[in-house]
Amino acid sequence: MQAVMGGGGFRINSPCPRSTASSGSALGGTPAQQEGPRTAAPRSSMPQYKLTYFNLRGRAEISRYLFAYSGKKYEDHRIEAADWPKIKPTIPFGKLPILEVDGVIIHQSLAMARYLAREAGLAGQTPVEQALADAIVDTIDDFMTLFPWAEKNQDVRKKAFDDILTNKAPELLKDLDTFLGDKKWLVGNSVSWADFYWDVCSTTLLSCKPDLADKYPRLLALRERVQALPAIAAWIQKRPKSVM
Ligand SMILES: N[C@@H](CCC(=O)N[C@@H](CS)C(=O)NCC(=O)O)C(=O)O
Repeated sequence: MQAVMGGGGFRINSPCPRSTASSGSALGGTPAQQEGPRTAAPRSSMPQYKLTYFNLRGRAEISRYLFAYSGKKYEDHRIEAADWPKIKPTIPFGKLPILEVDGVIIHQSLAMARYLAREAGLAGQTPVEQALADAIVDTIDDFMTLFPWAEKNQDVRKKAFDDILTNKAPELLKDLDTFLGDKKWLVGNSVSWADFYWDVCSTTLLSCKPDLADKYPRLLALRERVQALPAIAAWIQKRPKSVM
């Protein structure tokens, strides 16, 4: 696999990105049966999508939620950690996830997800809602970035995780709960990618500290609403099991 720069950005110079032959599985999303996509591209113009990440939920899961919700087919390409050193030099900017759209490579998980959210009508219904959804996603992401995910020393890692979950998480949760208030969704009157991001990230946080959000039933209920969307429920049911 080799990346080359073209007029439309980086492309992976590899066997056809439309091919599904890879170590990953070709997973098509399930069309949402409820609160379905608000903008649907005609089938004939549907781009070919390939999402590459490790075999984790991690930073790719928000995009997988958006694919599931929109019902768009994509290749969910999961690489083995052992293969990463040889793949890394072929990836523009050397990090995963990346999303290929008809061979054009988009890097940065939130840029990818924002693009998919726009396509699915989940980026916010007005420019102000879009800014608010972005702001919530960035706020949650700022918090997730505090954790030393790559720390190899388990004692150091555990100490840092405990400290963040005990001392820093309450402030975030309080602020998110205030922002949500008694609304059904975080932004506007309909589900957005901000709700998805809360669900994705809080799933990881709760696996580290199950009682983390016990004081915030409204935030927990929001998770339940996201997970009850039929396409998301179906994805959660069928996705590969992983710790993070
Ligand atoms: N801000 C970037 C962070 C990308 C990132 O740090 N990816 C990690 C995995 S979550 C990675 O590729 N690590 C391997 C490496 O840096 O060699 C994003 O959101 O995509």
